[in-house]
Amino acid sequence: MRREEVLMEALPYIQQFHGRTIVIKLGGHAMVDPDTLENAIRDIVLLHYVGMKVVVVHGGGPEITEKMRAMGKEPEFVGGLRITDAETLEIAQMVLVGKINKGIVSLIAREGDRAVGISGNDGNIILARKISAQMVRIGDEEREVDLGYVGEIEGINPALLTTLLETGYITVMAPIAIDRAGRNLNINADTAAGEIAVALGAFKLVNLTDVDGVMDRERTQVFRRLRAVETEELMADGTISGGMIPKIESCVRAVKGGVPYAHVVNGNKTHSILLELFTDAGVGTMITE
Ligand SMILES: Nc1ncnc2c1ncn2[C@@H]1O[C@H](COP(=O)(O)OP(=O)(O)O)[C@@H](O)[C@H]1O
Ligand SMILES: CC(=O)N[C@@H](CCC(=O)OP(=O)(O)O)C(=O)O
Repeated sequence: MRREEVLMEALPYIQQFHGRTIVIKLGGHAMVDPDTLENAIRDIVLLHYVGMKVVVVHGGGPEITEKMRAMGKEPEFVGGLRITDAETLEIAQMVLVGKINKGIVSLIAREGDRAVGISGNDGNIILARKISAQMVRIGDEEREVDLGYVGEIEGINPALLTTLLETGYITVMAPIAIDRAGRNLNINADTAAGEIAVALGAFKLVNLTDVDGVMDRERTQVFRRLRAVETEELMADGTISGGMIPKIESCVRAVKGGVPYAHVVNGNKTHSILLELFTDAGVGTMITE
């Protein structure tokens, strides 16, 4: 394709996206390599410059795990959620809020744009309650496990976010929530991104991960388009498993909550956000209601 054709293919998308809100979930595995992270940041800055209101919700699971191990703690997960004791919450906050969040803000500044880094406890944006104990099978036995300082989302107060977006800032958000007593809770970043997208009435939710999209059982082909009901079938028959489950659940939550499009895209491939959003063929999986 000629270069001018590439640009012209993007025009209707640029027109359609102008003034709309997009929530981008940057997964921990898509941030391991500094060069790929920088590429994703460039795409994000471009989206902002073509007139989108951009919220970045980031994870950082792999780095929390690394810091825990360095401090002699072995991470444990139940249903994809990290068991979070008081010390783990402190580590998670140091990594997510102190390091990753501020790092992304600086990278955006380096690309010539302006960002504000906050976490879900600022302005009570993500109101959560401590999640109840979960039943876990250990050998032949079913046991109740308390996950500690892990939150389930009760509601979103988008006022601060809306103000920042209207003022022209890209908003970068760490997945730490607050409860009614003012305690901080650790929450899954995919879940946070889905709820934020719904509360903002976003036009798109994009989940950046380390695979090309939702793949078939043999992991040979990417589904280009899926309806929410089809993803539910793929979760029920085990085609979608592990870390992909919370991503797809948050996409389904988003599209059922009024977000027209949710995407799963490979953050490790150069400019995959732009190719997914501004070309007819796309590169990842698009989920609609
Ligand atoms: N149907 C599927 N298609 C693609 N990936 C899948 C599927 N089912 C499970 N996965 C797994 O989900 C992983 C993505 O989740 P995860 O590693 O938690 O990402 P992140 O750190 O970006 O949040 C993939 O690397 C893959 O191993
Ligand atoms: C409760 C819970 O599990 N919180 C996550 C928060 C970070 C996250 O979700 O990071 P990724 O998107 O990189 O997986 C955690 O502690 O790992």
